[in-house]
Amino acid sequence: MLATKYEQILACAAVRKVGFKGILKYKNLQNLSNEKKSGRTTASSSFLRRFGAGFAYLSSTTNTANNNPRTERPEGSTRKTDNLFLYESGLKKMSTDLNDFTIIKEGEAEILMHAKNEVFYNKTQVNNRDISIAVLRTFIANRKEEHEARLSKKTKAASKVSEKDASESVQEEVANESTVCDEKSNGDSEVPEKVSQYESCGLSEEPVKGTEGKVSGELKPPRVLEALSASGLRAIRYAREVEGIGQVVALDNDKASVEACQRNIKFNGSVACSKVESHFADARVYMLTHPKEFDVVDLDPYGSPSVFLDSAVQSIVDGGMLMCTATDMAVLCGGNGEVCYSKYGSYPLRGKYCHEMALRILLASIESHANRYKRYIVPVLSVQMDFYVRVFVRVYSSASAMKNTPLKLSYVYQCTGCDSFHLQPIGRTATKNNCVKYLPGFGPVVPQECSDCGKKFNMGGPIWSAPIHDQEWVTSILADVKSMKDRYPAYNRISAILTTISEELPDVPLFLSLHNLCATLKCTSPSAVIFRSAVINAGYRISGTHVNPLGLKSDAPMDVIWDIMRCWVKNHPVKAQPADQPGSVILAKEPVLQANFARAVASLSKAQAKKVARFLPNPERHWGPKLRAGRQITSKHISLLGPDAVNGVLNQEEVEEPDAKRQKTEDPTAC
Ligand SMILES: C[S@@+](CC[C@H](N)C(=O)[O-])C[C@H]1O[C@@H](n2cnc3c(N)ncnc32)[C@H](O)[C@@H]1O
Ligand SMILES: [Zn+2]
Repeated sequence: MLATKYEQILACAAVRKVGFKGILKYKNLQNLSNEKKSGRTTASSSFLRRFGAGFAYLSSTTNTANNNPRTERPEGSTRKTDNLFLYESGLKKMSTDLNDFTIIKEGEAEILMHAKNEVFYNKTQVNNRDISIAVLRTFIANRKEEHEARLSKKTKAASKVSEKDASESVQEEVANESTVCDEKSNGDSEVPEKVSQYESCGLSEEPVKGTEGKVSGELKPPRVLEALSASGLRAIRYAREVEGIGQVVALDNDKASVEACQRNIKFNGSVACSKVESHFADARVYMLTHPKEFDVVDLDPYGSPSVFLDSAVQSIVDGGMLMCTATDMAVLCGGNGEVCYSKYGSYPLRGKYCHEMALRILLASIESHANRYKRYIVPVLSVQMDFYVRVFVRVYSSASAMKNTPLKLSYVYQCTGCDSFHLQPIGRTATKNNCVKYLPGFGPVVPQECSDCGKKFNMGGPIWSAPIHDQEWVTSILADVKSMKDRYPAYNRISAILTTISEELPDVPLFLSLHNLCATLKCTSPSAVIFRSAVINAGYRISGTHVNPLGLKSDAPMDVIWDIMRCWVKNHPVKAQPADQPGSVILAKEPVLQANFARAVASLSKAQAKKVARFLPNPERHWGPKLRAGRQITSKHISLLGPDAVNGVLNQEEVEEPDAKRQKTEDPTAC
């Protein structure tokens, strides 16, 4: 009777929730149940094998008082039910009814998800996890190369020392490091940044002096901190999928999440068990109390990461990497400028480029936190996708290189009438007698009224105006992704994004929207190819941007852009508009430049020419933010998510309980 009932539950759950693979797993559980009934609770059962001996298994054979298989067994209760109970020593009661679990597979990891969504999981973040794995792989490879280069440099230096008088050499080195006007120590931009990064890099390694003055050092596998881990899916994927990775520490300040994470670690077998450890902790406290201990720190919070940045930048080793997500796009994109200022120290603007500005605000904020500890960042990849931004930056210590920070930040003047925007750098340098001086930027870079349309400017920022990607990194990440397609569940999406990023102009912050330019002039739009050709023929560079299929990055100044548009309108006249309209003011001026719209060879990017996918639609409906674990969907979410999305969720039998806060701040339509 019980067996039949249990089988019914298993069959029902398996078909409804987990598909064929899941059925196999449930079958294992069923075997365990049968074993138990027959008195065989041996560790040979696959379930126990997976969960290990830390779990005690409690099951019942009869229960008249409570035979509802979905009823949770109250903690400490000894009443027997038809349910399967799992306990783990040292933890509170863990899962209860197996029927409440779904097995979710992503990459190499499989996690048990409770139907009540006690723990956060959003499958749309597969892109985020995949791209992070790709960056981690490149990080490990580059870190090894850097280590080897450093070793060989040290070896060369050591042999030099043995040739020269040692004391003389030491004096030279000291002099080099302390000369105020020395270009290198002042971080002059002429000096390749990589050199200074490389020299200050102290990746977790143990330099050991060999017996003959040779320097050798063992590079330890990188330690990763997943500071906000929820189910542990990401940490487990890192451990199982990234070759050469060391220990992964997964933290959460939510008990249910830590329990789920520990259960999932065991569920994922020996590699996960040996590499991933899960702790119940406030990530901020943990990071503060583990200074410079992690090669990689991953922040993936609900909404804003701002409260974690200060401690995160302190817990990374020199040359280590911070990976950081922000999903509060409405804040970062100008929906609540003052909130953005309070969280990130920057004012956002509501231009078409707002998603790129969001990336640059986040980078500026991380830099400012790093600077407090004589540290600075070097972005290797910055991505806006789906409903969030994610940045990957390396963190270095150097009081002298830190002086360059004002050169990497700018305010943005955005015209309120037309689409003109101008960057105002915060700092500049002046060189005299080989001596670099750091000075405040010249300003203002714009007059009170826009020289194109006569309207006033809004001022936003400061934003990170230096490159947001390292194109060498992007190339190797993309190559690596392409070389192991099958290992990335979101291969199509992430390879498309990386391809587009690889073609972005690296030194041009923000972008124009051709549609907006035409909307200002109320004219028909030239095709992107024609417009790009005119810019190229005028002697400037132009590229797309990964954040917007219609966005165009160019180093052409705004007056050149408007001259091109004036020439376009001469051949494609517009209806007369009131004279005070920004478009009318712009068109009232004669162009200085005669635009040439003949098709330029480089008017299509390489990927466009080869018809390589650069932007892909979402794979399914409701591909967006997910609500905080443990919250019920109510009618108020309809206004936040839209009726379709809510119905989509409510129609699913396993209700994914949402987080209103996450929704509120993540409205991707905010700009
Ligand atoms: C968006 S979820 C993380 C998702 C996860 N990284 C993934 O890829 O599936 C954010 C998690 O951060 C946890 N959290 C929030 N504040 C925290 C804090 N101060 N310390 C540790 N964990 C925290 C929450 O409990 C939640 O589980
Ligand atoms: Zn203007």
